[in-house]
Amino acid sequence: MKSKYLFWGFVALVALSPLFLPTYQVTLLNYIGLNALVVLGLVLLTGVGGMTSFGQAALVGIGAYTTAYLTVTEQLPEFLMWTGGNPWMALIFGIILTVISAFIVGGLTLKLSGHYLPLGTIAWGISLYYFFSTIESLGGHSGIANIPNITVFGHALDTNNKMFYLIWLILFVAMVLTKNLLNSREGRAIRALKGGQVMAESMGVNTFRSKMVVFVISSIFASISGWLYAHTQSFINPTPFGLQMGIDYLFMALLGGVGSIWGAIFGAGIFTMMRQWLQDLMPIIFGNDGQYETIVFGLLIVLLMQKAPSGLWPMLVKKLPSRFKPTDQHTEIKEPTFELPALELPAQGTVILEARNVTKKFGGLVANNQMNLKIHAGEILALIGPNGAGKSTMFNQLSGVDVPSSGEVIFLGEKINGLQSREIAKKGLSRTFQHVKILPEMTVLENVVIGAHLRGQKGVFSSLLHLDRNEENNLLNEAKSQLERVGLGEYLYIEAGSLALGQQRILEIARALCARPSVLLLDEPAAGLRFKEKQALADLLTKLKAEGMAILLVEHDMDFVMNLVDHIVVMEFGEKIAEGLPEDIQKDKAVLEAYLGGAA
Ligand SMILES: Nc1ncnc2c1ncn2[C@@H]1O[C@H](COP(=O)(O)OP(=O)(O)OP(=O)(O)O)[C@@H](O)[C@H]1O
Repeated sequence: MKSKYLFWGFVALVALSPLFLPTYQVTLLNYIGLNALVVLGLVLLTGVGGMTSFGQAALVGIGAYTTAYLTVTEQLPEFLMWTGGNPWMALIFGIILTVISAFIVGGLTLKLSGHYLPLGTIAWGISLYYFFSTIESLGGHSGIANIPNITVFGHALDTNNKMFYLIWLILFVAMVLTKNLLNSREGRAIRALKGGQVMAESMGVNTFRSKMVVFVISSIFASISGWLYAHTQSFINPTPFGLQMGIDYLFMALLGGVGSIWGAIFGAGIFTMMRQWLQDLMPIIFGNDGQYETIVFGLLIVLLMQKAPSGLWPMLVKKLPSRFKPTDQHTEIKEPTFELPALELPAQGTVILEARNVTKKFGGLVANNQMNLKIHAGEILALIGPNGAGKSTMFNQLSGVDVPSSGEVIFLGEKINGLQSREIAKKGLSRTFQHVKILPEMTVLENVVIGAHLRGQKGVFSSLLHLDRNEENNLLNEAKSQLERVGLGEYLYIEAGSLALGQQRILEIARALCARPSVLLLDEPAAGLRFKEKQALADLLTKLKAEGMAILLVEHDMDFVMNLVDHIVVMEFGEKIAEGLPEDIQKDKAVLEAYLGGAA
């Protein structure tokens, strides 16, 4: 079944439910919708972006308190008069305030990694909670009452049934926007965050910006949920915006399946209903002494998470009869409509990349010592040497993944050491990695199109509103043709993680080629390939060289190297010990001794 039919079927079911459900269940659905909106933000932030946040409840609080303050306070300060006590104006102001807060909080916390990021979110979650409780004009612990109804075209949404439609309408719009974002250039950059930042940055993604985008969007969702909550309840106090609720939102996301949009709705639904049922049921069984519902609830959550560690939604989808499963998970690729921008390749023979006396020290260990090498357009240069010689370190210095301790890296006459790897990628350098860096749960095509990131321009707004169709189609076309070129054309829609390791290396080459680079850095491209695959790879590299690309490769397979490359640099203990044509290197005494152990 087409996913849009599933979506519209669900919309219709939700739209009709107030007609046959009692009011208290509609109220429950309102809370599910409010929670789902926050959890949808967590799907983006945690499930897709890989950033765990315990602080979302505080952002809900910003939306709720802003509207409560602006719509209840009789004498607003001069600079807020324009809001006129109108809930819609308060929504706009709440979003502005949320975006500003997200930039400040995000700027301080998103650079943290590991355990420090969740700890950071706990810190600001607690700070904002105490802020709400201590500010007098926000009502302190007693909160703010008499929050007016929202009016739509002069019609007051003064019942739970009326608020229901606004809550779910906003949730559905947020779902569509989220889906659009995830299937876009910006969305892939966000999804790439989870696979580590080195790869994404090397493909030209500004990972801090991507983190900020996802943080701001998830904050806006939370803030709008707060706005809706305040007008649904007509009363607020700090309790629902504390750390406990921040943890609950995370539970909802994990319970439903933090990686999917539907998981957010499902998790919020199950969590909210389960808690309500237990609150009704437990006192009947155990009486009113003790909070047994909390204990049973905790146990149930732990149990469910053990049974379905990736969430209940993915488990449910697996069990669904096939006619209910979405059949159109992949965007159809149409004929390209325009040529994507590409850098022009420098003339054959031009020195594109040069290392001048590059030294890299790790504490007392000198991994690269006074290294010099040059790579010309239309040339394949191999960097060889025994294990631990410093080849990968050299790669990292050349591509901006690391910064040399001294010396210079020159790209087309310009010094580039110290530049971020995404800046170097912009100049026309693309690379693969010794330990493959792919996103195993994304399709082969989605992985490869990340390589074309810099050749697209459409930003967040175009992505959210799906105004990027043309460019997106052209980017996918580019990825598809590069995959066909490297011989992976039949695997476009399978999960990249299910490819053999050798094929994953080839996928990385296709990804690097999507950037249309002038220099290609390949770290052990032939490792894990069978004889025929190696031959195909050698043919491809020879063709790229003939087109004028400069290729630098690190490789241990000497047959592959000697029959393919134009020039070889040999390293041992971080130093260059020889340089020359393959036939000369094969006879070089120092090389035979050091690299081939003198046996050849
Ligand atoms: N980040 C790091 N911190 C400390 N030492 C490092 C780091 N990266 C590399 N080294 C050390 O630098 C030396 C060179 O390592 P490098 O990985 O560059 O060698 P290589 O020639 O690529 O080896 P291989 O062929 O086995 O991949 C090694 O002794 C390695 O342990």
